[in-house]
Amino acid sequence: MALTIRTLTDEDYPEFGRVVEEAFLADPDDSDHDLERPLFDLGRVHGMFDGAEMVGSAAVVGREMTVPGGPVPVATVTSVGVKPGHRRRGVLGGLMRAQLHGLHEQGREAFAALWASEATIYGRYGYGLAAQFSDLRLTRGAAFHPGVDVGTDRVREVPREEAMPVIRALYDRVAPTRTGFLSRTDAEWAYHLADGEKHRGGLTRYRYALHPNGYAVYRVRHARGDLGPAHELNVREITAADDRAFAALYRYLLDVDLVAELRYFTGSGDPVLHLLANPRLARRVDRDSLWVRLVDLDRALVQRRYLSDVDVVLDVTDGLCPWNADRWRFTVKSGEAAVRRVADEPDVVLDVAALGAAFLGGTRLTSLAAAQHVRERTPGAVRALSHAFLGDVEPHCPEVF
Ligand SMILES: CC(=O)SCCNC(=O)CCNC(=O)[C@H](O)C(C)(C)COP(=O)(O)OP(=O)(O)OC[C@H]1O[C@@H](n2cnc3c(N)ncnc32)[C@H](O)[C@@H]1OP(=O)(O)O
Repeated sequence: MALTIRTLTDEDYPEFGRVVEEAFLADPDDSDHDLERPLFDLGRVHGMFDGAEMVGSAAVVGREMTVPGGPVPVATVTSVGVKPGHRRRGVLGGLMRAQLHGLHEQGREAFAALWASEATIYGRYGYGLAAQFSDLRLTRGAAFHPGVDVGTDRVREVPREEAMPVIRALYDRVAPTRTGFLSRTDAEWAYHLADGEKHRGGLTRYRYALHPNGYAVYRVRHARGDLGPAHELNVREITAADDRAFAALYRYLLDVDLVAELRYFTGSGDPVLHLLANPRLARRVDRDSLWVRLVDLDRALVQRRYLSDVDVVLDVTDGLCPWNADRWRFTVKSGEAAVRRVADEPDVVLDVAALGAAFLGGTRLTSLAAAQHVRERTPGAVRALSHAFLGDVEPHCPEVF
């Protein structure tokens, strides 16, 4: 039976759910229907069908992501899955092609971003590794360096109903200034901070710690050691509008009684390392977080700001989106980029995935050149380009979508 592909309708939702469950080896469970259903516009979800049976899916959810310079529309890609028994015969390849071509035709979001379940999947579709997260563990009581000012404002814990309006207002204030942060609708907040028993994984309910200029949300995993309680304080999110609030919130969390260790899936560039008197007390394991794909490179590259002036010709390859595969003159003046097709000799040869990797300002093009993803034709061109792309902060997306 030939495979066919189409975007879904509301009636397809239950089957879409089943495809995703089967793909992720989860048992059937629609208890989160009310949390998950509002996240999707089915017209932006592709399904692959074998006859009448849906065997694969890939969804786009339109949001805003902060890039160097501010928030811009992004196609967040999620719920990608192919049923076991239908794999390795091109279903995902077909879905990725249809999704990217659809995004190009719609002309809304100029780039796409995703978290990959396995890091080997998306490079072939032009996604580049743009950000990393740290699985960070900090010892309770870890001291700060002597110059740290935590201010005099108290951190207090309040019930969820009281906390939510405050943390939403703080998040909305901070997110546009933090590369990698996403806009959040009511439905996205509800999903992100879902706190039913099945979401807790054996930990406590969320606790909400508020500071006038920031907040922290955490759970506790109970444990006992030789000396008594040795709980793990599991941070969901620390968001601070200024440096004192950031230090005060970390100080608060590091000093919670009965806790042995703080654990936080945070950005790989989390500045907490530099707050510590002994940075070795921060034990970290880094892994890929955001993968970024430029849908229309000329529209995407002008949406962010750059660190330094540059004028180079890029020879870009793109196996999936032929409209990107061309020579482009990329010019930055005073932070703003201009991009146009040219026939000139290239200074730098690279795949669209390398531009996606560098897009948020966290992955250096010089590193990609050292790893042979980028080739230099004009001496010095990669260094100049790499510098222009650098961001002020390491990109970090505080939620897996
Ligand atoms: C954003 C997100 O939602 S991430 C979640 C992704 N989904 C999952 O991990 C759920 C479990 N896995 C699956 O559902 C499937 O294995 C998928 C979606 C990853 C791949 O689907 P398939 O239809 O088997 O992929 P398809 O046949 O199109 O393979 C395309 C290529 O990718 C390769 N590939 C696919 N999956 C993987 C993988 N997990 N690891 C390594 N290579 C892979 C294939 O070998 C193939 O390579 P080739 O073109 O050189 O032959």
